[in-house]
This record gives sequence, C-alpha cells and structure tokens, in this order.
Amino acid sequence: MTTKELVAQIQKKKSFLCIGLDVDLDKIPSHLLKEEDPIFAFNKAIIDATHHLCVSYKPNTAFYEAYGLKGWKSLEKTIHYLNENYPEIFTIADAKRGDIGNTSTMYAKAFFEDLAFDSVTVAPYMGKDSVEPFLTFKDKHTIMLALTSNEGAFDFQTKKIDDNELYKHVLETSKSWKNSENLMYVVGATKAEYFTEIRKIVPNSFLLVPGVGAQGGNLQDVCKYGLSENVGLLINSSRGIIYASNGNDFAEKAAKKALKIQQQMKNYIK
Ligand SMILES: O=c1ccn([C@@H]2O[C@H](COP(=O)(O)O)[C@@H](O)[C@H]2O)c(=O)[nH]1
Repeated sequence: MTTKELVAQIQKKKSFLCIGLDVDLDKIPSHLLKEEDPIFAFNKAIIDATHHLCVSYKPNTAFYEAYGLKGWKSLEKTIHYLNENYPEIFTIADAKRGDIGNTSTMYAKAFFEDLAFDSVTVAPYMGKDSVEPFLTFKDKHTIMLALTSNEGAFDFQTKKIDDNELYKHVLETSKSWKNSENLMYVVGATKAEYFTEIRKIVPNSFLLVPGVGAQGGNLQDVCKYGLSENVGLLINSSRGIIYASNGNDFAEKAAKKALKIQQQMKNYIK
C-alpha cells in the first residue's frame, strides 16, 4: 500500500486508529477455545466488528510465535483474511526485526512477500545495513523504533551523544538512508512531550504510536504535538480494545471501544 492510499483511508474513515491483535489464549472468551483455531476465530470476529472504525491492524508476532507452528498458522490465516476481505487496511507485523544485511533481506521476504504485510517493525540498533534491505521493497513500509513507550526507553534512547539524544540521532541519520521515504517510526504515546522535537526532525513521516489505553498514553496530547499535515499518526491500542469483554459480546464491546476512540479522532481530521 502506498502512503497516499493510507492517507486517503484516514480521510475516508475519519480515523487513524490501529487495533493491536495481541491474542492471549488466557484472555479470550472461553467458548472460542472449542474452535479449531481459537486465535483466528477471535481475530476474525474482532476484525469483522471493527474494520470500519480503524485503518490498520497490528498483530504482534510474539503472541503467535508463543504458540509455535499453530500460532504462526493463525497469523498467516489472519493476514490472508485481512488482505482478501479488507484490502484497504494497512497491516503491520510488529516483529521488531533487524540483523546483518543478508539476514534482514530474509526477514523482509518473510513479512513482505510470504505473509504480504504492508509493513514491519524494525529495531535500529544494528544500523544502516540492517535496515536498508527492508527499504528496497516497493510500497512496503519499515517502521523503525525511535522512542518506545516503555520505561526502559530512558536507559539508552534518551541518553545524549554529542549533545543530542540517541533517538534524535536515529531519526536524523535514517533520513539519509537509501529509500528512506519507506520509513515510518515508532514513538510511544506515553512520551507525548517529545513529539514537538520529533516533528522538527521528521515533520511529515508517519509515526506508529502504541501506548494508548492499557499503558496510559493520552490521545489528545499525542494529537496536539504529533499531528502532521497528512495526519501522520497511526495510534495503536491492543488490550484496551480487544479485551473489552470476555463474554459472548466481546466483538461488540471491542467495537464500542474502537468507536469511542474514532469519535475523538474525527475531530482532528480536516
Ligand atoms: O514502544 C512500543 C513498541 C511496541 N509496542 C507494542 O504495541 C502494543 C501495545 O499494546 P497495548 O495492549 O495497547 O499496551 C504491544 O504489541 C506492544 O508490544 C509498545 O507497546 N510500545
């Protein structure tokens, strides 16, 4: 998917919501456990109930890898279901990959070609040659960790090197990489006070913003400091939406939560 198509969806749906599909078998309604593939059954119901309220879904691959081959099959079924039934949705594999060049190429093939995701999250720690292989794929997007939502972000990301914080070096340096137009960045909603500085470095890039809901990030603050001319934000909520209920009404309750966020988002879209 191109960035232009993503922006058009945001304008059409008046939403920049990304729903996280972080499926934990201990948390889903017990009646689904009788299904042949409970993870896929859960995802399908959530997607069917919420697709009109969001522009993106983000399965975190950890929640699938944890169940071995069966989990990977559920991930594959989920991305196929999305691509076949809701091709307008921007899909994110939250896998946080990145390695030496030839290995990164294989990661990129796995997520962009085999699974056909629109984007994948990548860690910047190994530098240019670990990220550039992802950037060569046309109309695919590489979402690089910049300033993460967790407390540990302060261990390294905000430490100063030559008078500037590490996350600023990550943003600035990555702009010079080949095909950098295919980059987006992860910035945590819990770090709203940093968005002004971040926008000075990447005024137009899309930012994937996790941390609203269960982690306490605030949608209003993120919008105040993070919105760009093209909206430029994908705000993610996972547990706050998908586990709104663990009864028979789980999908309906998830849709209610998503609607509440979308109703706030529409006020920010011109
Ligand atoms: O900085 C980051 C990067 C990734 N995440 C991921 O986003 C979701 C958030 O889930 P919630 O349930 O809405 O808290 C999850 O998959 C994280 O691994 C993040 O939270 N922060």
